[in-house]
Order: sequence, then structure tokens, then C-alpha cells
Amino acid sequence: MSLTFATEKQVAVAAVRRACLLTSSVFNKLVKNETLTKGDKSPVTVGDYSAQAVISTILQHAFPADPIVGEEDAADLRVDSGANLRDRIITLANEALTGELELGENSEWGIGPGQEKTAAELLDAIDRGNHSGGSTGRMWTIDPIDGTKGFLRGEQYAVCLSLIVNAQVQVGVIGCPNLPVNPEKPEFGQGCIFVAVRGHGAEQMSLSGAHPTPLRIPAFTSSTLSFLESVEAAHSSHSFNDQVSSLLGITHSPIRMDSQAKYGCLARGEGGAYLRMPTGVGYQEKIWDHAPGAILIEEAGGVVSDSRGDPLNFGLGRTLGENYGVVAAGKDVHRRVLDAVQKARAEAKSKA
Ligand SMILES: Nc1ncnc2c1ncn2[C@@H]1O[C@H](COP(=O)(O)O)[C@@H](O)[C@H]1OP(=O)(O)O
Ligand SMILES: [Mg+2]
Ligand SMILES: [Mg+2]
Ligand SMILES: [Mg+2]
Repeated sequence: MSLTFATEKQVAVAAVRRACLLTSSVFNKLVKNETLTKGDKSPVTVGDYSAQAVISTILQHAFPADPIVGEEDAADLRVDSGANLRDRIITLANEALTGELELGENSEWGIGPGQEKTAAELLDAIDRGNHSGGSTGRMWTIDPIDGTKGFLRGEQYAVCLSLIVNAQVQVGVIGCPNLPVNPEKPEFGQGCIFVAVRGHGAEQMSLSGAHPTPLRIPAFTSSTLSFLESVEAAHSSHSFNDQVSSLLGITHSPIRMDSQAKYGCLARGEGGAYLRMPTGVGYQEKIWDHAPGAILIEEAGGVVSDSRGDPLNFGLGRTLGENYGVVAAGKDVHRRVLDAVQKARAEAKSKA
């Protein structure tokens, strides 16, 4: 039997839960000058920075020897022009860290009343996410807000955490504060956490950690399938997905959603396939954008690969290397989508 990673799972769920409470409360108070534009033109908010500070602080207390591959770094907060943002981030992170202990949480993880951290400690916590990745040993990945553009629109986003050991994802946690608990029962409200442990299945629970429900991807036919895809056309090719849809005889429109919430929805039986093909050359997918989602799908009985059918390689560094896209689905649908992807690529080549 594979390791249960029981403590890692408990710590990861607690960290993601606290970060989700932070990001959802920050959204309602977000003001214009609390968002920066990074070197690659993508947005980053006080929510991204403070959520990474919270998760990294908790990991550092619980697993001090484990390196972290995190999306954000504190460079822009350490300069004079970042002072206002920095103060706000320190306040938000400390609010989230010092909230009352919930069932399953432990004060040794640096959380609970009286556990305020200094500005220096929290900036260092953000910067602990600078690990370069690689194929050996334990490491955590943090995407404090995945789908920042969705977050800013008030739509879907996800707080994402994974544990990778020797290039294999072992634990994945995805918190989706804006996602309906059950799309067919709006009265159940919104806010879910998806959790997977290698060899021990995938589950969905409420943001409070209640009602854990095992997840299994059901079977789909062409008439019940619809692709899950990015809202942002720059992140994955919508037109290529349309072509693959036609080849498969899919009649439903795609479901557009930001972030790894797509993996969560796929794992619980929505859509039936997630297809993410590059829109151009040059962009390399980041490991924190796929590691938690990949284990969630595999533990829900599905398959995740690139468009050649090869598994995603989480041992290459901070990225997945050359971008061959991502295909995720239940086993049978995965095979059919891969075949159609290859056919669509061949058609595109013959027209070129
Ligand atoms: N050109 C690109 N191709 C694919 N993904 C991208 C690209 N640019 C940014 N991303 C990343 O896509 C993720 C969101 O995916 P989705 O569109 O499915 O919600 C984000 O992590 C975002 O990174 P970043 O966090 O740097 O903005
Ligand atoms: Mg991301
Ligand atoms: Mg992010
Ligand atoms: Mg980002």
C-alpha cells in the first residue's frame, strides 16, 4: 500500500483553507492600486502575495526541510515603491495566520491566535518559493491564486498546492472559493476544496473541510461531452478545441472557466475532457499550474498527458519544458481525444 501522507494532507488542506478565506475576503475589499503587473504582463494582487506568504509560513513550520516552488516572489515588495502594498500584505497574511484553530489544525504549524509574524518573516516566506525544482527529493508547489484574471473578474480561480516526491505528485489540494458545491443544487452555495493523495483517491469537501465526498470520473459519449477550456484565448487555443470537437462529433459548447477549477470540475464529472493546446511558441507551462490538477484527475480514475500521449514531467524544473499541451479526461475519452488531436494536427500541417 502506498504512503498515506496523512500529515501532509492535513497541513495542505489547512493551508489552502486559510488562504481561500483570505482571498475571498480580499476580493470584496480590493482597490485599484492593489494590483501590479509582472514582467510577463500578467497581473498579481495583494491576494496572490499574502496567500503565498500564508501557505509558505505554514509549510515552513510543519516541514522545515522541504523546498518550495512558488509562483510569486517578494522583489517588488522590498523596494520603497512597494511599501503600501507590503503593509497591506503583512496585515492580510497575519489575519489569516492568527485565526482561531479549527478541527484538525495544530498550533505547531505557526497558526492560531498570537502567532503574528514580522514583515521580514513574511517576505522571506514568500521568497522561500524560489526553489528551482528538479527530479529528486521532496518539494511543494504553490500557486497562491491560479487564474488571477478570473479572480479579478469575480469568476473562477483556485488556490493550489502540491507535494512532489522524486518528480511524482503525491498530494494535491485545489481550493475553489467561487465554485458551486453542486452545480445542480445552487442552494448548497459555493466554495470547495479538492484533495487527492496518490493511491488513496480523490475527494471534494466544503471550504470548512466538511462533507468529504469521493470523486470518480463517469463515462461520456460524444453527445454528452463538452470540453473544459480557458476563458483566456491567449492561454489555450479555442479554435483548435473547436476543430477537435467537430472531429469527435461533440455538439455541446465548451465550458469556459479560469484556473485549475477545470480539473476539479472534470474530476467530479463535469464536461468530460480538458484540452489545453498552446497558442504559439515560447510559453512553457509551470509545474504549479498542473501538478495538483494532474493527481486529482489520476486519482479520480482519469488520465493526464501532453498531446503526444506522454505523461507530464514534473521533474524538469519550474516548468514542464517544451509545450505540447495538456489533455485530461477519463481513460476512454482520453484515448479518443488524443486520436482526434493528432488528426487535427495532421490536417493543420497538410493545409500549411
Ligand atoms: N501564454 C500562455 N499560455 C498558457 N498559459 C498561460 C499563458 N500565459 C499565462 N498562462 C497561465 O495560465 C494560467 C491560467 O490558466 P487558465 O487560462 O486556464 O485559467 C495561469 O497560471 C497563467 O499564468 P499567470 O499566473 O502567470 O497569469
Ligand atoms: Mg497559475
Ligand atoms: Mg497564480
Ligand atoms: Mg499569475
